Amino acid sequence: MALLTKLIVAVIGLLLAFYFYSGNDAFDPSTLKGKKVIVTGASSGIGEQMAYHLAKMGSHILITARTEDRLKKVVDKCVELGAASAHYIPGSMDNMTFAKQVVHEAEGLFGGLDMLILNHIGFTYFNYFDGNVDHVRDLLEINVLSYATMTVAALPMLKKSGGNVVVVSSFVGKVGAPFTVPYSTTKFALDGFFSSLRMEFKQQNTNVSITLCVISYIDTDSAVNTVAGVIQQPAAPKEECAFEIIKGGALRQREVYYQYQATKIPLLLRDWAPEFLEYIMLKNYDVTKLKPQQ
Ligand SMILES: NC(=O)C1=CN([C@@H]2O[C@H](COP(=O)(O)OP(=O)(O)OC[C@H]3O[C@@H](n4cnc5c(N)ncnc54)[C@H](OP(=O)(O)O)[C@@H]3O)[C@@H](O)[C@H]2O)C=CC1
Ligand SMILES: C[C@H](CCC(=O)O)[C@H]1CC[C@H]2[C@@H]3C(=O)C[C@@H]4C[C@H](O)CC[C@]4(C)[C@H]3CC[C@]12C
Repeated sequence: MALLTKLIVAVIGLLLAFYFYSGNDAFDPSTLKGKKVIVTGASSGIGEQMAYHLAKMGSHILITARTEDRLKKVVDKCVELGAASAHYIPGSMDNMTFAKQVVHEAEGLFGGLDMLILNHIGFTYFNYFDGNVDHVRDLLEINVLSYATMTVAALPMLKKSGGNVVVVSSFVGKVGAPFTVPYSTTKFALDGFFSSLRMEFKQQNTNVSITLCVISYIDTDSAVNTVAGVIQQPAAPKEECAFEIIKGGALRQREVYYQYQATKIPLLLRDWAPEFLEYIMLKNYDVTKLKPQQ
């Protein structure tokens, strides 16, 4: 009998945990109509797809990346898809003056900001760590410090609108993985910065949500070209991933896990059975397919 009671309590506990952690799925895309949104790293990949979703939802969009001709094409398509307005500003996020300039551009164009989607990443290699700490420092500038700089610059506008900061991280921002030493370092740093800031916002009743997105392997050209052959798992679709990121931000979720089974489930092992998790992950790699470092 005692065992049965324990079992029932455990099942109820699991059901409650599932209910509270599975997130609120009642997302109405029309809530983004007329909203003012910045998307960084939107000339390709997941960022480009986020711009298209937001355009279909009728948002005002400002996108940025380095490659002007690609940005122009994305903006043209956003207008076709129904964006309330679409603009771009080209530049590199290794320059913090440029990072601030993007936010000020949004202020000039829109007179405010509802959502800041931080998505860009600098180029890195996918191979054994080569010992170059300067590259780690450079990548921290692009992947982390520009995120912090833009958030600080955007906070006055986001406080006024009760808006959202959406941070695109990775599974390897929660768990270490081979061939991603500099990249993984930067994604872990995002968790430290934004998860701590989120708690300070709660203490101070700051009505700005922070959503950290923990993403698995996605079928963007850059990721597939980099890891194809080495990683023995299929890539998830970038269109769906982009939608889930926007949805999580709009619903003010603290974290988004996409794909759920490739991120949240393995993460349950991280603190309780780390060596087992490492064993499963390492079985996923074919090191004979590693490309020489560029
Ligand atoms: N694809 C995947 O498997 C996964 C991706 N993610 C995350 O998703 C996000 C998007 O990744 P994904 O779409 O694959 O990447 P892409 O390589 O397709 O896009 C990266 C974007 O960043 C821009 N960018 C590159 N360097 C700079 C720079 N110095 N300054 C400003 N912008 C720059 C690129 O444009 P340009 O070159 O024109 O500047 C591009 O728009 C990233 O945060 C990544 O960490 C997380 C987990 C898995
Ligand atoms: C293989 C990893 C998942 C491990 C597992 O066992 O599930 C992938 C999870 C996230 C991927 C990386 C990522 O975050 C994006 C990077 C983008 C770069 O431009 C190139 C590739 C990535 C390093 C990519 C590689 C596969 C993952 C590590």
